[in-house]
This record gives sequence, structure tokens and C-alpha cells, in this order.
Amino acid sequence: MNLMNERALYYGKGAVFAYRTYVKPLLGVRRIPESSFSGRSNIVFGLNAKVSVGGSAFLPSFTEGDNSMVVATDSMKNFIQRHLASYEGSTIEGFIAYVAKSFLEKYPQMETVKIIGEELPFNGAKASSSVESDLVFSRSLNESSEAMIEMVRTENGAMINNHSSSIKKLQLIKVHGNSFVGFIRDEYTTLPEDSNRPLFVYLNINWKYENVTDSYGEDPYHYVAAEQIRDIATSVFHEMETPSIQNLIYLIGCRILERFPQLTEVNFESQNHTWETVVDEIPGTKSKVYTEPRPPYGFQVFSILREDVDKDKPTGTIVENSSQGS
Ligand SMILES: O=c1[nH]c(=O)c2[nH]c(=O)[nH]c2[nH]1
Repeated sequence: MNLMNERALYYGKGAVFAYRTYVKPLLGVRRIPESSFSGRSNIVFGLNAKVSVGGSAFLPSFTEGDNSMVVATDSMKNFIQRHLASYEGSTIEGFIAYVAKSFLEKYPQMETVKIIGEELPFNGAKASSSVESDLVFSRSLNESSEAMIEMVRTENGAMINNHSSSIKKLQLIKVHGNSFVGFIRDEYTTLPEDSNRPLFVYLNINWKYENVTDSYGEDPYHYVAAEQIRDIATSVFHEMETPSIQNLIYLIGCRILERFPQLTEVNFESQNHTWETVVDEIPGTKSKVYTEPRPPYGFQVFSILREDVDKDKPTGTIVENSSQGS
């Protein structure tokens, strides 16, 4: 019997923090109408990586305590951090692909390598009222991007099994213009219909490229930045009267696929954190007072596929690329 069959076997290192100054800037991304994003300076490039490696050569380390094939997870941490010094590209996707390939090249006993890289975002700070500093950056605790790659060793070299790019923990409130009506009313229903609620959503958005190398950013025109995905999400939310989160995420996903033909799929995990009303009417104003909702939260998961948009003609126009980023 092959002991590797139907068995989980991998190990690795999480919370590998690495920061590098003056990574190559990302310039020349394609401009889209929803976003003023034109590039990243990458003066501070930070990530939190998690690596998992697998392979039958590691089996004796679990079953017999034989460490002769074991690459210490401490060494994996060093491997990732030092490769950040030699990385010549400008994106997290490109960096984790470079590291995954380098692991397979260095250690023949590794059959699979999966790396997740979470951006540790730093925003430009002001040097004066009108000038952005190129020295001082503020650590952002807002939404951030993430990328994942899974590589396997094959007879023909490293092959990419799976990949995705994401924006995580995007939290958006739209103060009115959202309804939720027409849902089933039965003996379990206590929620009133609401034709104008303040909709507060948390969004994780994942996208996949048809050609994974487009995600590396080496040809920036074909790269899709998390900032552009964020700006499409906010624009669609702004524009539409939302009947539900389900329909909101569908329309955001369709817009993303219309804007970026190089993507095959957009996947959403959304959560409903709509505030509870405390004071419904403040006389003479359109104000209300709200509080946090009680803990049970609703969620939605949905994939939007190319076939969802190709049935309709694309809407809107593509703004031509400007050659310089900022
Ligand atoms: O957008 C929503 N979708 C639901 O499925 C749902 N269910 C609920 O209680 N509130 C909401 N809101």
C-alpha cells in the first residue's frame, strides 16, 4: 500500500514577516474608469508569508522520527526572507511564484509547495500639505491584498496547480439606497422588510487569471491590482440600488470580469454587518443613530464566471493606459 495515498502530509512555516525597501515600482498598469490607481512605488514592500511543503520523502519524519530529509521550518523562513533580496519583480504574486519555484529547485524531496503571501500595506504619508513623502509611510490596518500559489514537481519541471489573488477584509458601508424586501415570510420571520437600510458589508474578493504569468506583473498592463478591484467594488456599490448583498456581489464580479478580460473567475465571500437602528428619526434632519449588530452574521459565497458576462456586451469604456504610474 502506498502510505501517501489519501493522507494529508505537509508542514511549513507561518507568520514569516519580510519587508524590503525599494522593490521595483509597479508602473504601467492598465487604467480603468472606476479607479485612479496607476501603480505602486514599492518603496516599502511588506508581506506575511505562509509556506507549506509536501512529499513522500517526508513520511519517515512523521512515522519514524527520521529527520534526514527534513528541511527545518526555521530554514524555510530564512529562505523566504533572503529571496526577497534577490526578487527582481514588483508584485506579491511574482514574489511567491519565484520563491515556490526556488524551493522546488533547491530541495528535490519537496514535491509540492504552497505559498500564501499577505501584503502588509503601507500608505504614502504627507511630506507637506501638497507633497507626498518618499521616506515616511503609514502602516495601514485597512484591507490588504493576498496571493496564493501551489506548485508541484513534475517530470517536465515545476507546474502550477492552483493560484489566486485576493483583497481581504474590505469593509464598506453605504448609508442609504439599499433595500431587502420580498424574502420568504413565514412563522420564523421576525426581520421586517426594509426599503432603505444602511448596508455594511465585509468582502473578501478572489480572482484568477487565465494565464497565471499575467499575475506576476512583469507585463504590468495585464496585471490586476487589488486597489483596482477595491475601486470597482466601491463604484458599483455607489451606483446601484442594492436589493441584496447577493445581487451586489454578482454585479461587482461582472464588472471586474468586463474590465479585465485576462481573468477567468471572481469569487466572493461576503458578510452582512448591517448596523442596528437605535434612533430612527432625529427631527429636522435625515440623521439616524445605529449600533453594531448582534453577533450572528449572514454570509454569501459566490463565483462569477466568464460565461456570466460574455452573454452580454461589455458596458463602459476602457480608459487608455497612461505610460507613467504615480
Ligand atoms: O442582503 C441580504 N441577503 C440576505 O440573504 C439576508 N438575510 C437577512 O436576514 N438579511 C439579508 N440581507
